[in-house]
Parts: sequence; structure tokens; C-alpha cells
Amino acid sequence: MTLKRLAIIGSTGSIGRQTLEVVNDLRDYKVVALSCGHNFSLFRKQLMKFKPDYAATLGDAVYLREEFPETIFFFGADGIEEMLEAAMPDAVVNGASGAVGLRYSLKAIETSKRLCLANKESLVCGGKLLIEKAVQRGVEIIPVDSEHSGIFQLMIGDSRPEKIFITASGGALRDYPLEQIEEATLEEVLKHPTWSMGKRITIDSATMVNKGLEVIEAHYLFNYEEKDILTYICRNSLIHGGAIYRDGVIKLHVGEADMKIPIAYSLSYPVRTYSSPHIKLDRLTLSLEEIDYRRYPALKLAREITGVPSKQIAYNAADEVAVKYFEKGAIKFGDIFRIIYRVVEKVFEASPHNFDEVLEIDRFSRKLAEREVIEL
Ligand SMILES: NC(=O)C1=CN([C@@H]2O[C@H](COP(=O)(O)OP(=O)(O)OC[C@H]3O[C@@H](n4cnc5c(N)ncnc54)[C@H](OP(=O)(O)O)[C@@H]3O)[C@@H](O)[C@H]2O)C=CC1
Ligand SMILES: CC(=O)[C@@H](O)[C@H](O)COP(=O)(O)O
Ligand SMILES: [Mn+2]
Repeated sequence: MTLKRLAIIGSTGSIGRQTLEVVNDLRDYKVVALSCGHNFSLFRKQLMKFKPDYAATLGDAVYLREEFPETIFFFGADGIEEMLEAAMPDAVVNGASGAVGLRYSLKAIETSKRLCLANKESLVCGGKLLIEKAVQRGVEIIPVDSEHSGIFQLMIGDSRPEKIFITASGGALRDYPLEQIEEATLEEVLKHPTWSMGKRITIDSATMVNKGLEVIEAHYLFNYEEKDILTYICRNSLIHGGAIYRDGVIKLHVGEADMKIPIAYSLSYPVRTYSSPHIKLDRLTLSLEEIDYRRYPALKLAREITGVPSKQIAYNAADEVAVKYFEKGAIKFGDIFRIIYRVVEKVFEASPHNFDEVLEIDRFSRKLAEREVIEL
């Protein structure tokens, strides 16, 4: 059997680490390229175990060259792109966090046949650019985000659903009294009720910025208008999404809250080769709840800007900046939305034509967000 050659961007993160666990189980993939940001100690262990031909670090870790003479190293954000060019893998898992992920997604489309996309910011910031480039080059984009993986699977071999829906856990503050949300601490916000994930996305679950990003992600992936992408709370995160058909049928995607399942599916599609125990059916409780926008104004705002690229970029950039300040204890939880709202309001409506224009709007939005932090 020929092993499929895989590159993983962000191998030291939550998605990256779980991808390596999956690859270990599946056994028909050879990890040819790995990249990390700054977690060199974990990266070192991954290099020892998976022995990739190519590796890249965002930070400066030139010393790794001596320890791993068989591996060709690259450094910096350009280095991560160069690594993909050198490796020319069959598939790339993009598990980087943040808008920066778009440049790796665009490069993945030039250098491989399949992009397994966890980095939802790629679609939020450059959805049209990315999809068009993938179509032109005949490259598959397979969603890794759990809800989108669910919808993707539901849509295979059937008529197009009239509407789709994705679910939200409600995040760590879903049962807090409304008036206490403003002052919630980082420790409280990081207690996600169902999923174990990186810090930013966990904070984004509590504001529902994550769900806002996901509505936009679904808009580009599946080509639905915002009004036809519904959102509900599913407290146990067992229903990931659903497809609503014209004949009254609703198909649900149900499964454990375990990211290894959608990661594995993105690799093995169109078949399933990964084994994982399913939920005990006699203990299965399925229920959905309406979302209260007073508790989650960031989701309402994301809906209002879906399809307006410059504002989508601003929404994400302002959140990235605000979340960093919240993590440092410099702003309140409630300030995250305040900053996003003000930045999105100030950015004009525009559609970037290329990556450089996306970058320009992203940088401008970050500057606005920094200013809003000072003026709070
Ligand atoms: N975690 C999850 O369960 C899910 C995540 N996603 C999405 O997947 C993406 C990754 O999330 P998650 O794994 O939680 O994030 P993490 O923060 O856990 O991991 C991010 C990874 O990206 C690396 N990284 C950070 N900055 C850069 C950069 N500028 N260039 C290249 N690499 C960088 C990090 O390196 P290092 O740590 O070495 O500095 C790390 O390996 C996000 O877009 C998120 O929304 C979607 C669904 C579920
Ligand atoms: C696992 C996954 O796909 C996350 O994006 C998840 O959706 C986050 O949890 P929330 O539903 O709380 O946003
Ligand atoms: Mn998700």
C-alpha cells in the first residue's frame, strides 16, 4: 500500500496533536511535513516520533537542525509556506489558529490535492479567494470543524437541503445570570462544557464569536445565505448539525464530541477508516434550544455582516486582539464584544481581490482594535 503523504500546520496545537493521534491509529499516512509556532519542546518530541522529511517553526529554532540532520528545516511564516512547496504533500491539515491561517490554506491549494481545513478564519477572511482557487486547481477542501464536517457528510448523495443548521454548546457561561457575564474571569470562561480545545476558540465559544465565525464559514463552504444557516444550542454537543429538506425531512449529524472523528473523516473521505466507539443509544438525549441574542450579541453581529468580506475580516481581527487582552487580564470579558462591535462599525464595506488586500484590512482592523482597547 502506498502511504498518503501528509503535512500538518500547527502540529503542536489542539487540532495538530489530535491529527497526529489519528495518523498513528490509521497507519496509512506518512507525516512528511510538520510545522509549529513556538512550542519547540513539544515539537521536538513530535519530530523524534514522526521523523518528517520537512519541518518549519514560526519562531527561531535553528538549533533543531543539528539534532535532526535528516529533516530539512524552514523558519518563519515564509518558511512554513516554503515547507509546503518542498514537501508537495497529498493532503494538508491546516490547524493554525487565526487569520494568518489563510496564507497557509492558499499555499496548501498550490501544493497539494486536499486541504483538511480546521482554520475557519481562512474562510472568514478569504472565503471567496480560497474557494475560487480550489475550484480552479481541482483541489478538495474538506471541513474539519465539527459542525461543518457534519453538514458536509449529510449533503453527500442527496438533494440540496433548503436550510442547514449548526449547533453551539453555549460555552462556559451559558447558565450565568446575564448581569454577571460582563465580569466573568478567564478561569470561568475556559471551563468549556463539552469540548477540549485551544484557548482562543474556548473563549470564542463563550462569546459565541466562534458560532459567528462558523455561520460565515458555512456561507462560503456550502453557498447558503445567512438566513438559511440556522443556529441552535445543543447542550451536550451530540448533535453537530442538520439538513432540512423540502419534503419535511430533517437529517441530523450525531456523534461524540471528539474532534478526532471529523479530523479522521477529512483524511479518509470518501470512506471511513477510523474506529471510535459510538454513543450508547439507550442513553442518547437529543434536544435543541433557541439562542438568546441578549446573551450572545456577537452571533447576531456576525449574522449581520455575513457576505461582507471587509467586515468579516474586521470581526475576526478585533476578536483576536480583544481575546489576547482578555487573556492578559487587561480588559473585561464584556469588553471583547464592545471592541468587535466598534471595529466592525468603523471598517467600510469592501471585497478584497487578493491576499494582500485581505492583509491590509486585517492590519487596519487590528490597529483600530488596539485603539479601542486604550479608549475603553
Ligand atoms: N481545537 C479544536 O477542537 C477546534 C479548532 N478549530 C479551529 O482550528 C484552528 C486551530 O485551533 P486550535 O488547535 O484549538 O488552536 P491552538 O492554539 O491549540 O493551536 C494553534 C497551532 O498553530 C500554531 N501557530 C500559532 N500561531 C501561528 C502562526 N502565526 N503561524 C503558524 N502556526 C501558528 C501553534 O503553534 P505553537 O503552539 O507551537 O506556538 C499551534 O500549533 C483554529 O482556527 C480553530 O478555530 C475548529 C474546530 C475545533
Ligand atoms: C469542536 C468544534 O467544532 C468547535 O468549533 C465547537 O463548535 C466549539 O464549541 P461551541 O459549540 O461552544 O462553539
Ligand atoms: Mn465548530
